[in-house]
Amino acid sequence: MEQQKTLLKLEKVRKIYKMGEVEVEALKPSSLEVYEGELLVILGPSGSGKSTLLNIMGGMDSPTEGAVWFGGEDLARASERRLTEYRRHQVGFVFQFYNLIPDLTALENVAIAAELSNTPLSPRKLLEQVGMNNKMDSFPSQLSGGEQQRVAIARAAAKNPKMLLCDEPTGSLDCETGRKILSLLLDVNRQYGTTVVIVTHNVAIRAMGRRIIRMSSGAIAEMTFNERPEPPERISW
Ligand SMILES: Nc1ncnc2c1ncn2[C@@H]1O[C@H](COP(=O)(O)OP(=O)(O)OP(=O)(O)O)[C@@H](O)[C@H]1O
Repeated sequence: MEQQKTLLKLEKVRKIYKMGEVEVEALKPSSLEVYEGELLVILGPSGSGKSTLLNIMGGMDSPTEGAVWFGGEDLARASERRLTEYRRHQVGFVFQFYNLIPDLTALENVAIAAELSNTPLSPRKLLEQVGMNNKMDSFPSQLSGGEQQRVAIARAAAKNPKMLLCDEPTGSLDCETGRKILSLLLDVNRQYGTTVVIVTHNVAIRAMGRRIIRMSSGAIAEMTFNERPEPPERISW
């Protein structure tokens, strides 16, 4: 196997949420390396800690214990301001419910993200790539769920981030539309060398990952390698 460069290294990362007197250990001490340009699938049932792990990777949340190395920097000890900068420049987010700005057109939604970046990709070109050339001037309410998710992927990719973090990106979509979305994520991964992390409870999606992590009760229960990942078009659920 070729030598892979580490993009992000999580060391014994643990997360405890406190709700009054009650403590919830959302993530037990977990260690994980994420490599440059890989496509990683994180699988697990509801409540297993997937989103907690993803949020820590994306600098949206800080761990209670442990270190998150990005280059020579420990994000677990970074200031809020530095984390904002990290999210802005290094990470693109794709969520289950798209989170587009309702008052902006598809093109404007993508352009606003591109403006935050020092090395943006062309919003128009990206929207063409995701098959939205005819709907650039539509508002989110005029688009189907699958179309909104296409725009959301173009928006996340527009910053030209090192990493795309996708939380249940096909969660609200039917199988056929979901496959197309997965296919677009794979395109971004291949074309721009962007690391893509897909969090899902949908076990069918494991077939497209080269590396699959299974989470259970707040811990990484298993890591598997897939020598021959399936193209998303062949996945069904
Ligand atoms: N902000 C929070 N405050 C308190 N508890 C939380 C918080 N966020 C998550 N938890 C708890 O931590 C555990 C892990 O949640 P997490 O959202 O990471 O799981 P998940 O695998 O992503 O689940 P789902 O697929 O349902 O989103 C759950 O028991 C959850 O209730």
